[in-house]
Amino acid sequence: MSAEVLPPVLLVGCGKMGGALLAGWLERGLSRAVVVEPHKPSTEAFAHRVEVVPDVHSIPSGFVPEAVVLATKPQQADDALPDYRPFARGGALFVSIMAGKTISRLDAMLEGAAVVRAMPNTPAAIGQGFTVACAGRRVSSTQKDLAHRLLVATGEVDWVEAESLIDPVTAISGGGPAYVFLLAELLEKAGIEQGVPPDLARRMARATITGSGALLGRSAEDAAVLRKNVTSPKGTTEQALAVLMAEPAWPELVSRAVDAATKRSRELAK
Ligand SMILES: NC(=O)C1=CN([C@@H]2O[C@H](COP(=O)(O)OP(=O)(O)OC[C@H]3O[C@@H](n4cnc5c(N)ncnc54)[C@H](OP(=O)(O)O)[C@@H]3O)[C@@H](O)[C@H]2O)C=CC1
Ligand SMILES: O=C(O)[C@@H]1CCC=N1
Repeated sequence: MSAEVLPPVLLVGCGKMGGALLAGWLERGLSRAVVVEPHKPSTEAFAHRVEVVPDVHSIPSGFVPEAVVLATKPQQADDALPDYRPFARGGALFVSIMAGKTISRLDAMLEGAAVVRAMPNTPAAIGQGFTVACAGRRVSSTQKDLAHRLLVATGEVDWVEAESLIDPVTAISGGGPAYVFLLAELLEKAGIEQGVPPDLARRMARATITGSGALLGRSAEDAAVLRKNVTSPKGTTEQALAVLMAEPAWPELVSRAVDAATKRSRELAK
């Protein structure tokens, strides 16, 4: 645990991503957290470590969070957010991780609030997240520092000035873990199709992804060089990559996939 204990936080929505952030914060050391989450099973992993309430009206009256983290689904925001206006009036910083929801929209829903829009990813749960954040015009430098401390407790953080960049960020680092996990699923399935025993296929696929990720993380080489290091001339990988890199395979499909997710992030703003 770090020497720095994080300040009181109100987490609104403790599903997959809110839960991942909370796990990261608890690992780091959190002074007090109140979690608003109507779906009780989502918070069972945190029982006895944080105070969980089912709705905004059940938040303990003396609780004064320095930051309110909005982690409901974007489609739930319109109904949920007006109830949080008193916290905005009280000067709390709002950190939204909701895909698509713009700072101006959140500011309007909260009738004036200091809003940081951030896009984390689920490796935050083990302190290996990657977050890109953008601060709204009402955010003071002290509040930006607070947002940074909360987000950096779960991994790396980058700040951007242009909020429009959060849409492609959502498509790449926000959703990226899903693409990697899909690859793990597909490698496991392909192994089984080739007659590899299921347990071995599963371990092989997982270890290949985690080992490659760790190598990429530690290496100064470009990903392309690490790929070429695996690809022996006239060997086996060359055959597989010829399939994966043929048009319209990975090079086109990954760009199309990221484009589709970026467009959806922009649509969610509405
Ligand atoms: N999953 C990810 O990898 C990432 C998600 N995000 C963003 O994080 C947000 C949450 O996503 P995710 O965790 O996947 O979604 P989940 O559905 O897993 O989590 C949202 C949680 O909020 C609860 N909830 C619904 N209404 C309220 C309310 N009024 N007050 C408090 N809690 C409420 C939901 O309960 P119920 O299920 O009963 O509705 C649910 O448990 C989204 O906006 C998403 O865009 C950002 C980055 C990555
Ligand atoms: O799928 C989603 O909309 C969210 C945002 C990024 C990852 N999950």
